[in-house]
Amino acid sequence: MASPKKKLQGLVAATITPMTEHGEINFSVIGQYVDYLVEEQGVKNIFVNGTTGEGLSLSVSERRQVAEEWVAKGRNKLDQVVIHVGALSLKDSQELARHAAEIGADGIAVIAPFFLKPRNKDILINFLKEVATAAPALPFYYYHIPALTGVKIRAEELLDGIQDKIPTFQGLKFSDTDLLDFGQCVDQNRQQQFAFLFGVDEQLLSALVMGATGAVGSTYNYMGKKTNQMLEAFERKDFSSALNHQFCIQRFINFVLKLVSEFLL
Ligand SMILES: CC(=O)N[C@H](C=O)[C@@H](O)[C@H](O)[C@H](O)CO
Ligand SMILES: CC(=O)C(=O)O
Repeated sequence: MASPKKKLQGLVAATITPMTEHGEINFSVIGQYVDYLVEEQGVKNIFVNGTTGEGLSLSVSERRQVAEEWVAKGRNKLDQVVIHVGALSLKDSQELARHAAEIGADGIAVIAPFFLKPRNKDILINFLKEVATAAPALPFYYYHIPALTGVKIRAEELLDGIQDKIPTFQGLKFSDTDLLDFGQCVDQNRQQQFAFLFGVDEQLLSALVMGATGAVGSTYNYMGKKTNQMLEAFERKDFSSALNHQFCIQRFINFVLKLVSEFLL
């Protein structure tokens, strides 16, 4: 695995947690899953136990085992393995952060506590800091996903002076459509080497324009190759090809979202 000091960039697949039909974690397919991402999708970074991986629906023990398996199977194949360690219990979160460090993960990410919610920036920062301190050698990412946590504190506000409180802060995973907030995060932190990772796959091209340095998402599990083509087109300033790739990705995600909404209604 790459040195944890290396900046996290490009695509990061938010891994699905494989389950057996009996609701147990199916560890046996994780090795193949890594090979598939690297060889078929050209994706060499993963984000484990997040929204897609249903980390918040797993027990702490399951989360530890899942993290261990991804790190073990990703060794010498993946560039970076980031473990989401957010939890309602600070102690659980700290335990998972310590564990991520012990097993040799490359970073940790944390969402805002979402039941009894932090009322303001300082309360949220203090929580994040307590978790980050449990893994003082690991890069720390804040996972901003207000639609699911209900915590609407703007990322721009949170980032203001964050390294004074959390020295290991390395970046933001931004899963929201507010490009004013995202753009201001980038604009106001130009001096820092933060990773600005966008998390709304259907709108990634707009976020690239705003300065995103990478992306974390569920669709990079199976549309990593396609999205990489969009990133390459953007990189060579071929915006019309980049837009065609984004539209193609949008048509697929739109189709899926409509399917899902039929199930939910
Ligand atoms: C809420 C959620 O799961 N968001 C994912 C990550 O942030 C995205 O990758 C979406 O799955 C994707 O953008 C499709 O809407
Ligand atoms: C998309 C993402 O980052 C997650 O599933 O947590």
